Amino acid sequence: MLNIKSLSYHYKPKRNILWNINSDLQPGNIYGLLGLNGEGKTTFLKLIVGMLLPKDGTIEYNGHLSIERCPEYLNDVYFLPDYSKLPDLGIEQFGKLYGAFYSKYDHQQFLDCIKEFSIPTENKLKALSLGQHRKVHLSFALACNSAVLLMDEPTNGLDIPSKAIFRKLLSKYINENRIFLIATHQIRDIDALLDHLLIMKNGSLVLDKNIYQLSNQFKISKSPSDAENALYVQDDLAGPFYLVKNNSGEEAKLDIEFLFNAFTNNPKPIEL
Ligand SMILES: Nc1ncnc2c1ncn2[C@@H]1O[C@H](COP(=O)(O)OP(=O)(O)OP(=O)(O)O)[C@@H](O)[C@H]1O
Repeated sequence: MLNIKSLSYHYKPKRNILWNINSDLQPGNIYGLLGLNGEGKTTFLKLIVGMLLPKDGTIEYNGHLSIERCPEYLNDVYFLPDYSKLPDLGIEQFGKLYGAFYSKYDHQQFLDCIKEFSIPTENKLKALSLGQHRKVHLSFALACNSAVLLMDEPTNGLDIPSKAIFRKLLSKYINENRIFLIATHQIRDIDALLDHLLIMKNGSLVLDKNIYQLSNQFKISKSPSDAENALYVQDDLAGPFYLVKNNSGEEAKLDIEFLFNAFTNNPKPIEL
């Protein structure tokens, strides 16, 4: 379990970016991390991987704290940033050289991912387009087999078919020992795969909940009879949509973009 306790961070004193964040991320789950621009998602991921150190609170995985920056922790947590700038090497050479830093790196898995993305492995990295570069980086990130894989806008630069391949690879390589945490604005690229939703607002988590629980708790309705009890109303071209309590006892189909709007736009906090 990745355990985050009372985590706070600021770049400049008196301007908190993250404030008293608490969360326990469980293996076997794909987490979606959502928030408006500048809410602190990248900062949060950098804190988890240990590139930034908490001003307050702790981040712990498997008995090790992020601030220790010990080999065991760094081997278990891989961070894919929102841009990919890989060294000027051949693809195979890159995998072998950098994979050596990760004890669970699987070179064949790296090559399999590259093949899925239809990139010839004999290529040099500098000869690749932006999107192809990203695919190599994604393949490497997955093949490191770190217990915690943090991805910042992983689908940046991917074309539409490649996004489907990325989804296929995520579902292939998630397992009961791994946590995938994905910060994205492109929620439609991954929404079907998410097990758990984290939504950030004003430096805090306003939602930290399993999707299954959410779909038992809430539903989205178009029925005017639900207007009165709506927790949130969103007007769009097809008319108003209401977020209401789900009392049906059945799982509702939720739209994550709608939920995001409900938890970030609503003047009143939505009770969970
Ligand atoms: N190195 C830095 N020095 C000072 N302030 C920073 C630094 N990096 C980020 N910030 C500020 O911290 C806040 C959070 O930034 P961060 O990049 O974590 O947000 P984000 O949620 O990832 O944003 P986006 O969705 O736009 O990528 C922003 O107000 C940003 O201006």
